[in-house]
Amino acid sequence: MNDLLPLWISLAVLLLAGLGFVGVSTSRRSKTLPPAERRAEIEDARTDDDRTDDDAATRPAGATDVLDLPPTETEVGVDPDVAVPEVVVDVPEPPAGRLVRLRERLARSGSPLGARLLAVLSRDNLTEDDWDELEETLLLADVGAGPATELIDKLRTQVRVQGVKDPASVRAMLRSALVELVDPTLDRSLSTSATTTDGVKVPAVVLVVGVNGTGKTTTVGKLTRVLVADGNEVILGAADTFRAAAADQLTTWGERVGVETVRSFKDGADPAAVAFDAVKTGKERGVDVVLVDTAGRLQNKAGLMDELGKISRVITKEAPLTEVLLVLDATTGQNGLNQARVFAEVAGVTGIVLTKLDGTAKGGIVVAVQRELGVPVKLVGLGEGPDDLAPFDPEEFVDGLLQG
Ligand SMILES: Nc1nc2c(ncn2[C@@H]2O[C@H](COP(=O)(O)OP(=O)(O)OP(=O)(O)O)[C@@H](O)[C@H]2O)c(=O)[nH]1
Repeated sequence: MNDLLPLWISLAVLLLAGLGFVGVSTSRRSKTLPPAERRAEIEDARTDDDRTDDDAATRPAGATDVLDLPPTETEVGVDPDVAVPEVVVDVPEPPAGRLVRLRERLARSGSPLGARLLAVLSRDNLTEDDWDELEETLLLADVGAGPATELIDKLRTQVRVQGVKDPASVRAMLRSALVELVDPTLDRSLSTSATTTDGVKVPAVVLVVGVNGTGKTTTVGKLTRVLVADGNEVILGAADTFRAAAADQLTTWGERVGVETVRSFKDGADPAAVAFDAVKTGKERGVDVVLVDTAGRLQNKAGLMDELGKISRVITKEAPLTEVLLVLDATTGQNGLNQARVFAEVAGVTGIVLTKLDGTAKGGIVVAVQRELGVPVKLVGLGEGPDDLAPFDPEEFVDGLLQG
């Protein structure tokens, strides 16, 4: 019997370890959303009497199909007797302080603008050639002609008047001039609540627009995480009905943080109808924010007017459109600016999301786009990771540019 004692002890240890493992996986499970329950909830919303009666009058043609679920077998695509895997809900990173990642990302994408400016400014007795070099550096970094001249004039005056020499003072002078250029006085907050003209609380509605491939769907996904991390309840509207995979992509982003997506399962469905239903559902659920993704558009003014105009009109039947975010790809530089101008004219843009800032050393586009449109950069994309979207802060941004 004594010979068997070590064996009994080992078995007891294994048993206890097994119980511990079950405990961990149960606590993970308590943070999950079973898809079947979610589906039942959406079905409830769909069969709600309130929807079918009221909507017919106000809803645009085609909208009745939007919340129609596909037949269960095509949605789940597995034997109904087989357990459906549960979706584990992520806890997104807190948004504050994410911009510090910019330093590391800029370092990877080549010599950053700030470092090049510092190198010239630190020379003894700056000559005309040095000032020309500074200006050229700013132009190459997409700062734009007007802001570049403004910055050079300011630095020239300060160097002449103050005779700044030591590296720390040169750095401080450049930092404060760049911060001023990026403009810390602009309101960069995102509205997360709204009220109707009668004072009734409704969700804040954020419409996300831009040309193809700038990162709209990814941005909506990342922004969902930012809003969830800040404690908001969110619903997504997949109004990009042009690219079939966009709604699936968005649904996956939402599921990862327990957020529902209102979408159509019909090819080429009316995007305005999807947007309308997303806002209506958001209102019914009492969420804080409805985020609406749209299809990428070329800068064709007439087409833009029609589609985006229709989307905005139907949204405002349900709730005020609180924010129109224009997604711009930072790597497209001045070309991006031409697109931006057209969007700003037709879509009433209230904020810019500058994506792929990790892929360029030309941080100057932040300044150019704000100047050109008179609209603040509110968020920046810093990579392909789920939490690589940061609220924009001028001081942190300039510190990123000026990394040594
Ligand atoms: N490096 C980097 N890649 C990004 C960033 N934001 C988006 N992307 C990538 O850009 C590509 C296009 O993103 P999407 O979100 O599909 O673009 P979209 O604008 O919705 O595209 P359309 O619907 O076709 O107009 C994807 O590969 C994204 O991972 C970013 O901040 N940094």
